[in-house]
Amino acid sequence: MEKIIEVRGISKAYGKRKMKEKIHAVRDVSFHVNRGEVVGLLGPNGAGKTSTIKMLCGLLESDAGSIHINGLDICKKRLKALEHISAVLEGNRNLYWRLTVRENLEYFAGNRGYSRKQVAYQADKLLEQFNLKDKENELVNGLSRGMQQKLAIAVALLANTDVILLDEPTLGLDVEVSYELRNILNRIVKEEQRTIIISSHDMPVVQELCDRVIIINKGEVVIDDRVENLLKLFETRAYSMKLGEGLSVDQENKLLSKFPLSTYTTSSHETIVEVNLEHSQDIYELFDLLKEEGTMVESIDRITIDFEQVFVQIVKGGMTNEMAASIQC
Ligand SMILES: Nc1ncnc2c1ncn2[C@@H]1O[C@H](COP(=O)(O)OP(=O)(O)OP(=O)(O)O)[C@@H](O)[C@H]1O
Repeated sequence: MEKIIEVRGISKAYGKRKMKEKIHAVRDVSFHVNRGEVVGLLGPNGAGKTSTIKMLCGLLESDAGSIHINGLDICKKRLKALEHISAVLEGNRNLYWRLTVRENLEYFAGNRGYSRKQVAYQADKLLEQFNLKDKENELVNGLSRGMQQKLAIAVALLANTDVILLDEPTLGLDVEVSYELRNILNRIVKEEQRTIIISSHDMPVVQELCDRVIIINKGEVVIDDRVENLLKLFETRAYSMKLGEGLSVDQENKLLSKFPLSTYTTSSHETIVEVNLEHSQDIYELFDLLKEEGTMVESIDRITIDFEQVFVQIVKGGMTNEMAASIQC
């Protein structure tokens, strides 16, 4: 597979005003993106995603390491390398706010050197794809945030670069527009084989669109794996058990300290324990813990897990690529 982006050991530290120590936002991060892949760049707040994205699109210089885009070193051949990447960053700075929707599309299509007929064709196609036809003559200035975001992504697609970088594409959008945008992107991903890097906290977007995710925590890559592998991995280790009776306080404490990713809920009619085990065989330890006081397990089911739960478990549970690989073996 052709590596269109190759990031090797990049780091970034920021100086803190009046303080000697630095904030190490990104530490020795390496990853690659293959042509045609849709990769999610995820992490909790302050993990180092924005810094990484800014380094990828040349807005920030790394302190160490290298970034190659389409084989071109972003430090040595900056302008040539950046021709291969277009980015939609927060604030949609890639749009002309005093032009209409159609004028923006036609302007950027014109910049690509298309003929007048092709410009009109491209604009029509994108207006249709992004459901913007009825807004074509409105100024960008007056559009809702959702409409502006759709147009910004349409303009980025128009540039036809090898890689498109979408930073939080659904941030601040209402549920309906976010859903619509997710569907539009999904269609484009399926039909056009684009290489896209998406940074997002919107887990349904990640689960639906991304082939692979790179999770960054405290400036370091903790997981780099296919979405389907991670879902499978966590699904085989997540169980819901219905117990015959409530646990004693002592047993409950033992359960929560031994299996920190579990939840225990009890009511007058049922007691449920949900666990996510580090290794599938840990289930025997759980049975022993319950057996100690003669607690009956009435039923046990595997939990269907979504990517949001996977993400929380990885970040909170401190899982790394090595741990994931050892479980998968
Ligand atoms: N210009 C800056 N000066 C000083 N510290 C910074 C600067 N930019 C980022 N940081 C710090 O670097 C760390 C990583 O920040 P970054 O914005 O890259 O993370 P992030 O994963 O994008 O977070 P979020 O999801 O909240 O946007 C944080 O501790 C942040 O406070």
